[in-house]
Amino acid sequence: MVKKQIYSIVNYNEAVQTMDAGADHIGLVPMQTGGIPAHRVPFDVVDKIYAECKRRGVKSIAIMLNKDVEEMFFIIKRVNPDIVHIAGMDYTADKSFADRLRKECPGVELMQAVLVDDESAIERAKGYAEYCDYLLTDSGLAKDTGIGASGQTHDWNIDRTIVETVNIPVIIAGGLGPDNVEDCIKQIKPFGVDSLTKTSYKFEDGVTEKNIPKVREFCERADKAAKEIGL
Ligand SMILES: O=C(O)c1ccccc1NCC(=O)[C@H](O)[C@H](O)COP(=O)(O)O
Repeated sequence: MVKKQIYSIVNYNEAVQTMDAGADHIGLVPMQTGGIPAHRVPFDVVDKIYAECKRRGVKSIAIMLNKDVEEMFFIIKRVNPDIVHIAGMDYTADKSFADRLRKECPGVELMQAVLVDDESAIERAKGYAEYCDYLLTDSGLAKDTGIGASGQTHDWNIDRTIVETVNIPVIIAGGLGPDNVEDCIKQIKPFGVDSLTKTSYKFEDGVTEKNIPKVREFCERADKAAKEIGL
């Protein structure tokens, strides 16, 4: 069994179709500033999407791409996700953030993105694993956003070592789509796989929309690979 995590959902209908297509985790941007403007989701829409996730037992994820901890806590308390995902350029969750999250937002789990640029990612991952609930290994460091949404893969040997070293679930991200998700799962044997760019349409005005047939193919291929290796 492998979890399929799909970003970046921007409206309710897309969320429903993405879950129908097989997603186990739904990720979105609840911030009203920063990040990729076209990915921001208003709070009332986040509420509707997360209620649907809860009804179906799908995990709801809120990504934080900023560095203002007070703003993050305001948003986390407002939208109450299952998992908060820290991927900002200038902020990494530390032990005090994790302790505060457990105290002020009981039940919300913590996922820290790990930039896989070179082998130093392994030591960083080991450090984060001491207080996080999940790691998300990812590529790129986009200007004004943070780790991720690059559409680029990285050296999966590093991810494999991270998966074999830490004792918390690891989700692999970075350039994954229907074309390479099977290889990724067979090489790394992760807890989960994530996709944004290769399962989305991107229009000239910057607006994005999930490509539902691609989401379905991604999920089906991921399940097939996991089954073949007995994951
Ligand atoms: O969803 C966003 O708008 C976003 C913006 C900046 C960084 C990450 C973002 N999304 C979350 C993710 O972690 C992506 O799903 C992940 O980076 C994979 O992206 P891709 O390589 O495009 O599949």
